[in-house]
Amino acid sequence: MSVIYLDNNATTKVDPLVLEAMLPFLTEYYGNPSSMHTFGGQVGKEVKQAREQVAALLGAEATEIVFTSCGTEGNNTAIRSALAVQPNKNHIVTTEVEHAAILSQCKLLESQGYKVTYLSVNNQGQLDLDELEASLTGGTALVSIMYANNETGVIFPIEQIGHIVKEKGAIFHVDAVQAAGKIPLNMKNSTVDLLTISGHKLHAPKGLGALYVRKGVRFRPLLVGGHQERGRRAGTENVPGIVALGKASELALTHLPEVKKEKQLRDRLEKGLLSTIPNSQVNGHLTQRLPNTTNIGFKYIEGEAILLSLDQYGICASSGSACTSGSLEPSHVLRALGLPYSVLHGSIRFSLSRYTTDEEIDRVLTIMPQIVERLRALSPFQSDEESWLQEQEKAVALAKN
Ligand SMILES: Cc1ncc(COP(=O)(O)O)c(C=O)c1O
Ligand code: FES
Repeated sequence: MSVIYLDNNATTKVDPLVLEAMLPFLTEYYGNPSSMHTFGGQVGKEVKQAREQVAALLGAEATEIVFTSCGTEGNNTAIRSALAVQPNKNHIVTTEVEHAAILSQCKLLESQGYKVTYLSVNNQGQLDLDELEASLTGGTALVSIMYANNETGVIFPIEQIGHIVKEKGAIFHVDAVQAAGKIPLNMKNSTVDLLTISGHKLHAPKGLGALYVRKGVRFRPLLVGGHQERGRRAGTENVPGIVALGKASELALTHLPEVKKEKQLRDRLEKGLLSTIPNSQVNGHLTQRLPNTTNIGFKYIEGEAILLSLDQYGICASSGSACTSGSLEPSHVLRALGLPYSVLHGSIRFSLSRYTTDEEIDRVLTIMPQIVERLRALSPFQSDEESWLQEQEKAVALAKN
């Protein structure tokens, strides 16, 4: 059975050109880029080129790029660095809808005495900039806000936010893991100080990332040791990975104009599902959104049941809920939007890529209404919100005991 992969916000297929670019560095060119000899030096040149390719994607300078092992490392480094260079400040501002790579670090910092403000979002997943402004104090070391949300695709107005942050003199970090390659980014004349990207969301392999560090912004490395990355990230460089990230960034830039096609497919999928499936709704703002993502709530059924049914047809999507990990709590992002429980539990994210085809969308449009109809027929509640809720609450209470 062929797979229809609509889970590209989770991870992406490696572009064959990326694989081709990295392979020689896993075989014959195994030198250490820091070595004095020509054999190592030629590898160093490729690392330099990759740095320029990543910089081009971000509209940055090559010297502002630090290679990391993943988006999580970039995010952790940014937060820890901003605190380390401002030891007299102990406040962080972030949002309720960040990725765990930010939220878990913030929770840890709270347990170590730091103060964290988690900004709320409205029912379309948008921030209130007045709330942001009111949260900032002279003691705010860092504001860390994602460019675009991984679950809903909602995009935050980063430059507007940045102007507010800069007025208060805090460091501004942006998790752009989901934005890079999907919308244009330009760090030149930007208010962003630090920005994270991750390779595996960009058609490069997993376990690669980069942190943009604006020239002049004070920085403290997370990993200390050798002098690699000009002292900003110790550890012998993952040369094949860095070359892959460089190539993937170059390709992402050339494919950016084609994102329009992905958006058309996404819109067709969304409109088709909403028009054929009653009691369904899009979660998150309709236009301030990544072109490849749609998160749809199908009321009165379980997201996991939909995913399992889709899986039988080889269709990969995801739900934000953590049911599979033994918790019945639905996604923290959708909860932050204040959606009713009947929507929260039946929400599915479809995320497309440049490899998504018209035929694949047609197939999902044929299959999804059948799945939802079948599951709803099995559900004793169908459109009875009250009893459905009671049943859910019982299940949650049972799971907690
Ligand atoms: C918004 C966001 N930030 C950070 C990450 C973490 O990136 P990585 O998997 O490379 O550590 C992800 C990946 O799911 C993400 O979606
Ligand atoms: S989606 Fe599984 S309990 Fe709600």
